[in-house]
Amino acid sequence: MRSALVVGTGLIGTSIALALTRRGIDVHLSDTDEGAARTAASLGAGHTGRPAQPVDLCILAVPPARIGAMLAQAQREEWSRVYTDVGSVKALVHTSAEDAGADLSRFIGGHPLAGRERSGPLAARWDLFEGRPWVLTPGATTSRDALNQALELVSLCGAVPVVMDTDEHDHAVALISHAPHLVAALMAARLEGAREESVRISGTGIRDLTRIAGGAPELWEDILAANAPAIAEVLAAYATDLTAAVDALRAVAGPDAEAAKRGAANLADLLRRGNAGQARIPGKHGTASASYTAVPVLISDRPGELARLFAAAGSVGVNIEDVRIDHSPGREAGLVELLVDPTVSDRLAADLAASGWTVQS
Ligand SMILES: NC(=O)c1ccc[n+]([C@@H]2O[C@H](COP(=O)([O-])OP(=O)(O)OC[C@H]3O[C@@H](n4cnc5c(N)ncnc54)[C@H](O)[C@@H]3O)[C@@H](O)[C@H]2O)c1
Ligand SMILES: O=C(O)C(=O)C[C@]1(C(=O)O)C=C[C@@H](O)C=C1
Repeated sequence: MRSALVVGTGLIGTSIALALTRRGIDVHLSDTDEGAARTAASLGAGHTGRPAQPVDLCILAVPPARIGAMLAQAQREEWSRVYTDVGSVKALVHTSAEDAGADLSRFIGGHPLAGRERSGPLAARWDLFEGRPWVLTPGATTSRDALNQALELVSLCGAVPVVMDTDEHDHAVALISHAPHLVAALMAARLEGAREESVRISGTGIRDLTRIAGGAPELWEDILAANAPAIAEVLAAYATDLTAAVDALRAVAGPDAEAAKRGAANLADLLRRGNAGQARIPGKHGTASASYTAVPVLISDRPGELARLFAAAGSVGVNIEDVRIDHSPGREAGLVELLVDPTVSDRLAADLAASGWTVQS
């Protein structure tokens, strides 16, 4: 691939454009919000405006409900040789593109499973997709050119391609992305009218659980509407467990000793199932997250501390597989958990402590 056009220069479009520009691709940027395209260009993501000649690949990074019609228009006006999209739902994109009269042989659906709870070009990061799954949904008529260009895009962004059909994709994301978003929103909604004294002492638990609830409501309304039946199915099963949890808690606190015992056993079972499910979530590069050990280090809230800590780990030859950071505004110290191979965690903890870092046990 030599040239690309990114339409929709928000979080995802600009992140893709930054990754492609770094790899030497000539990237054109287009957005109905000209300010968004100009901001993306000023970040080094490419240059604004549609190309005079068709590019090699056009990436449609606009909200899901707009993709089908936009693909048909883009093909009529010959913006590119082949096209892909990044929409969070796939069946709707394929059917709306077909309805709009698009040529599906020159299109392949795509969805990078990476993102943030912030929108717009200023939230973009060139390494957003590094090591993340990127689903491609070729159809019966998808051309070899479209598939190859999309595979090259995924590779240039450092992501891992996963081929699925549209329905399989939409059922999977209902479980691992869309229903979790609603659960986070519902839990965060409990805080809206809560007493300030309660919200003030929030720790990392509620932050971790509700981070994604900060996502743009307009985008998520679109996503939820486009995948509603599959999401409702996941949430109905969740509601059954939720009712069981409420019943168990009431029984535990009630006067009937036998019912309290059963309630406690039911709660234990729900918690055990939670552990089992959580352990199945892959870590970076698709490896099991449970295969890493966390080394917790206290750092002071000063610019450059994190870089100094990473350099310290690097200087003793330890590869950091992942990192979790407790950002508590206003605190003078933060807790950073370095996730590393279990065989090197004790050595890393000892080496860091010996060079003056506060490592928690
Ligand atoms: N946010 C995430 O975490 C995430 C992750 C993966 C995929 N996606 C998908 O990526 C796509 C973009 O999401 P985002 O988070 O980057 O949103 P965003 O709001 O940050 O950016 C969307 C951009 O599209 C522009 N736009 C809207 N309609 C347009 C049109 N008709 N022509 C040109 N530009 C138009 C908007 O002005 C905006 O700049 C969506 O389809 C979403 O489902 C999002
Ligand atoms: O990390 C986040 O903030 C996200 O919500 C990213 C996330 C996800 O659910 O994993 C959200 C929607 C996208 O379609 C893909 C990725």
